[in-house]
Amino acid sequence: MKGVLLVNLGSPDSPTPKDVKPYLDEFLMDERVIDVPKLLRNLLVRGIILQTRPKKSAKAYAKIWWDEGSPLVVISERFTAKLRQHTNIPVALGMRYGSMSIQKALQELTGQGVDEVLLVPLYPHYAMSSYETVVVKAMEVQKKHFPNIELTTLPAFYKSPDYIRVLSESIAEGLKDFEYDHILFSYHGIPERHIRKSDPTSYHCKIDGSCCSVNSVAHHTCYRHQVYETTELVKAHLGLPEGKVSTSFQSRLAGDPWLKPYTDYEFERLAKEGKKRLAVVTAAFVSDCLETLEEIAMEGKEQFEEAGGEQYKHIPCLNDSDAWVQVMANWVNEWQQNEVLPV
Ligand SMILES: C=CC1=C(C)c2cc3[nH]c(cc4nc(cc5[nH]c(cc1n2)c(C)c5CCC(=O)O)C(CCC(=O)O)=C4C)c(C)c3C=C
Ligand SMILES: [Fe+2]
Ligand SMILES: [Fe+2]
Repeated sequence: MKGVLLVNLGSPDSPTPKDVKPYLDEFLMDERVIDVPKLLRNLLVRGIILQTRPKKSAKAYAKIWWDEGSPLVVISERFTAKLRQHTNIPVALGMRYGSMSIQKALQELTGQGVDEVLLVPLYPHYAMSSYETVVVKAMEVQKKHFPNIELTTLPAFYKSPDYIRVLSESIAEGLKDFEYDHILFSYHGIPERHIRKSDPTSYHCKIDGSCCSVNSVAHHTCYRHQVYETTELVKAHLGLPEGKVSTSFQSRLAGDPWLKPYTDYEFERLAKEGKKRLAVVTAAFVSDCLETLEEIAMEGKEQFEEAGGEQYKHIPCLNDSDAWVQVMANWVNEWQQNEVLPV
């Protein structure tokens, strides 16, 4: 019997340093997130980052936490519940990090007789630190604990016409009462090194501004190409004016160079250029989370206004909107009935 495994990133159990620390430990000790040799990773994460970051992150989480829990988890649960109503096969939700593990979710599915699983990493774009780590972890868990199930993975859906349509419609809805001077598409950043590491040709991705628009097999795994493509497709779908739309990258950690331009610098630049009314789209995420609700909706607003901006609007992610659930349900039903992955 077929079933669906949705996987998102995961959150700590509560917004306290006690719960944030083990969550960050699991997250940052992932070799696809901090990709340095294990000994160095141990030193960097446990010896340096985890000494101060849990307290700082817990404070940020406390600002956005809901009565029911972490927004990312609650929204993912609502999405899962709605998807169940639109499909006639079992659907389970797991998280890459934290207590809602992939193993528990697969247990839930196999307990209902499932032996053919569609794995859906809840990320539109491919990055080794998001999509790839979910796939690798799910395969490890499958091999070790569920050797009799078959896993099929939904590809990154960053340019799927269905996805672009619902994303565009939700952006149009968000812009309805907002006269903007500029729309910034702010995506989660990654270290530039990860782009080169994920390039199967080993020479295509030069991060020089042009490689991402020259057709290449490297684009299957190039996060930078994929996010720019999402921006361009939404721009075309909505007929957004040239010159009023740009792309940037948020949430970097100190250390190596990350993808540029950096979102916080862009807030300042745009305000100084006289863009008074700014809308921000966070399309690297399908559900709102710490990085959208705190970093963009709260901190970003302050940064933009401090630099001279006047009106600021964060456009919510797709979350559990009916239109987005329907798109996912169509993909699932296509796979269930016709063995076709429409993405
Ligand atoms: C879009 C997908 C994501 C990519 C790619 C990604 C890369 C990446 N992230 C970190 C470090 C942190 N990210 C944190 C939070 C966080 N990251 C994503 C998504 C991607 N990360 C989400 C959805 C969230 C929010 C989770 C939530 O509970 O709401 C955090 C934790 C918070 C903090 O302390 O800032 C860290 C740390 C790295 C290093 C990285 C690529 C190398
Ligand atoms: Fe992140
Ligand atoms: Fe590229």
